[in-house]
Amino acid sequence: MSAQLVADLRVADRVQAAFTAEPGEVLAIIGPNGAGKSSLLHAIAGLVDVEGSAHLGGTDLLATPVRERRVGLVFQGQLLFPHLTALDNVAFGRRARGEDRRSAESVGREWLERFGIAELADRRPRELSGGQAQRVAIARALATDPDVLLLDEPFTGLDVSVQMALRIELGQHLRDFAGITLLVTHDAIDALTLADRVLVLDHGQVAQVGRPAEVAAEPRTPHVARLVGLNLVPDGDDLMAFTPDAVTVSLAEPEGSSRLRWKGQIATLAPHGDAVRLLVHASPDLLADVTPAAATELQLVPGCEVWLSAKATAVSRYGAREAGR
Ligand SMILES: Nc1ncnc2c1ncn2[C@@H]1O[C@H](COP(=O)(O)OP(=O)(O)OP(=O)(O)O)[C@@H](O)[C@H]1O
Repeated sequence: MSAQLVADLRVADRVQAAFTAEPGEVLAIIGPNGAGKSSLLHAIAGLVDVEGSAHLGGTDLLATPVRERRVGLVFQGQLLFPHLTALDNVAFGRRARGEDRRSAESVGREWLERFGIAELADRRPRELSGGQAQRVAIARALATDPDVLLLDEPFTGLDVSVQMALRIELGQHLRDFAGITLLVTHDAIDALTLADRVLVLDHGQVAQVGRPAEVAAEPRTPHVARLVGLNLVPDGDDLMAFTPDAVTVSLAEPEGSSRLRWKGQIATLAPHGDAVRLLVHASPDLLADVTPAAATELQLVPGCEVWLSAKATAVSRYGAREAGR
């Protein structure tokens, strides 16, 4: 059975979020650290006390005993059962539901094959690489044929190249998955490539919901703006958006009358294509791209006080109170 999820959840004073998700849909949940993303998934899985409501079609999810919820979990740093082989791990959920061994193992083998790791069936988790273990963990969740698949930072801790390969594979599996996927991620690439819609959580509340391209084009929170590489500055009822390469960095206060200038302290410097990208703690935090030559000449290092300015012509404005809130 696949059905729409209609949820209005309250987790202590950490989360108060109402949202819906459609069968077959991947809903990415993004937001800063501590926004309540994991708490939201834990609430659906029944791992924390929750008030409110969550219905999957005609089923009252919160009234369903946790063991009977058709929910698949892949959590950050989640361990496989160490004493079970990869195959037994993947077959575990079906066995726990009372399915006979042969049938559960046959489904388990199919899932290992789909993830290209059939030859690892007899290995124990300690004999698997991080990427292989994560494939087993995702296969284990999908093998139970869940109505809702909960993925919390499924690529965290893996090498970048492994992340990339796994992201592509997961995308293929999610396309065929008839249930709902809720994907918590810190990575804009995940949200942009895997999700049908993005839900932005901020201080436990839903700040924005939309298709990835809409959210990227008109982010409503500075966190999301930075995630997609934009600067976002509130200006009355408007939001001003501009790209990091439209920002000029100087050590002295820029001359002229432009209001578009901010003083701040460099938090980080990182290579970004041909440029060096600075994250500057200002009000609000801003991104600026400079050439490596300029970074050297200005002796830019973390902690350095700088002035940032942007040309008015490089700034686009949109209303903060439009739909999408
Ligand atoms: N079991 C708990 N009891 C009390 N407070 C908690 C519990 N779990 C998390 N918190 C707090 O609730 C807030 C939300 O945490 P949560 O882990 O849901 O956020 P998150 O958005 O997933 O963060 P991150 O991206 O850092 O994983 C945080 O301030 C956290 O410290």
